[in-house]
Amino acid sequence: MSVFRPGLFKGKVALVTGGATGIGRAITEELLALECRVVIASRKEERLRNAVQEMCPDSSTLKARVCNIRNETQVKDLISFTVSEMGKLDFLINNGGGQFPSGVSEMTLKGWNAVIDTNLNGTFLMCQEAHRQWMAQHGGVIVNIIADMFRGFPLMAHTGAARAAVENLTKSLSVEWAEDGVRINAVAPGSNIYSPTAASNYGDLKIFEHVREGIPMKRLGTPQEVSSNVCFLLSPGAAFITGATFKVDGGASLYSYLNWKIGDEHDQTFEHGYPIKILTHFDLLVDIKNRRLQDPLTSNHSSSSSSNHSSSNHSSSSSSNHSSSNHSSSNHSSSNHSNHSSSNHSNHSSSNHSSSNSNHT
Ligand SMILES: CCCCCCCCC/C=C/C(=O)SCCNC(=O)CCNC(=O)[C@H](O)C(C)(C)COP(=O)(O)OP(=O)(O)OC[C@H]1O[C@@H](n2cnc3c(N)ncnc32)[C@H](O)[C@@H]1OP(=O)(O)O
Ligand SMILES: NC(=O)C1=CN([C@@H]2O[C@H](COP(=O)(O)OP(=O)(O)OC[C@H]3O[C@@H](n4cnc5c(N)ncnc54)[C@H](OP(=O)(O)O)[C@@H]3O)[C@@H](O)[C@H]2O)C=CC1
Repeated sequence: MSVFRPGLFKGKVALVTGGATGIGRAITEELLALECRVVIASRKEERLRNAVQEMCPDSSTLKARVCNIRNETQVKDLISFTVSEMGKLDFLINNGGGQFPSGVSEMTLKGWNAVIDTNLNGTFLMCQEAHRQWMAQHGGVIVNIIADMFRGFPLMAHTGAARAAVENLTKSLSVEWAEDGVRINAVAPGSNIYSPTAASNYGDLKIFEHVREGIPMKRLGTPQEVSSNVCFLLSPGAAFITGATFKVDGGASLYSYLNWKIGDEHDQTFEHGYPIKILTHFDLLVDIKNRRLQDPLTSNHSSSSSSNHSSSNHSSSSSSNHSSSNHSSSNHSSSNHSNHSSSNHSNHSSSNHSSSNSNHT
């Protein structure tokens, strides 16, 4: 399904990172509907294989390749695979990426590096290699998916820094590669584009229920609403647009609170004069002492997106007198960090996201 005319991208070849899930999948489906041939790439082979079967089992139209965009060798392989198997590379959509919620104080350097490496270095490698192997000679269009980090991104500072850098990289490349016939733009989804896979990355935190209030349109966005913007930028309708960033956020970047609340005294729990818990504007509880985020909407208050990599931090903070802090920390299996396995993804879809699901329409 697409609002664009049938056959718009006939004869074109696109490469979509993260094309098996969420926003990347919606982009892939719309490109296929417009008769583009597509290569999707990401880390998880089974995810890719299933997506191909579901979207288009015809391997001359849709192919998949395992690639971690953080790995230079795999990126080189992905671009050469696309050019040799599909014969060309007209469109590159750098959509694959992500992060975990954490305050900077609680973040390890390894975690910071993982997010910078994925979102900034991965995008750099993909752009560079697409240009070297194809677009320098033949032109092309690149779209970088970033995020709503325009006023900073508290609790997601690593991704905020990386996406701001990608926006700036987009501007630089729009000038450096203009004479090669390359256009490059960025699309910034609001923190409000619901898909089951996006939601499952946050474990028990019902992120997509919390953000709704900050959206002027009072509903969540859909991956398809990001995709149509991407297809516009790939199309001749955007022939004179390069180096630009388009927000797809229902106006949230103009209206919503940042998710960090500088609390009044009653919002915080202090120990020896130092805040150990802070309520965010989403009413998520940042438990600084125990390096965890808690969600009062979750009946089992054991959700701990930012801390589960460190089991030593999992003791409950019995010293706290905050009403929401009276939790046990027994069940950490549903954490974001452990969510990297696909089994956990399905756990979350079934247990926690039924209400998110109903909310997004
Ligand atoms: C609330 C406000 C909302 C604010 C509002 C937010 C609204 C949400 C809007 C949606 C935005 C989206 O992007 S939705 C789409 C999100 N999708 C994704 O995030 C999918 C891709 N993400 C990932 O794969 C991971 O998050 C990412 C960290 C980038 C890569 O993981 P990897 O396991 O490959 O990384 P590695 O190199 O092994 O390093 C892992 C290290 O990262 C750190 N780390 C990883 N997960 C961690 C975690 N949950 N908590 C702490 N630290 C963690 C640890 O230091 C790990 O080291 P060890 O301890 O030694 O293991
Ligand atoms: N949903 C939202 O509200 C927002 C999303 N975004 C961004 O939009 C993009 C798509 O997210 P969305 O569809 O919502 O969520 P998903 O979690 O469904 O998509 C993330 C995709 O990125 C792939 N990916 C992650 N890391 C890598 C890597 N190192 N190499 C290759 N592929 C990778 C994943 O596949 P695999 O696990 O197989 O590698 C997955 O397909 C992401 O960059 C996300 O951060 C930005 C702002 C808001």
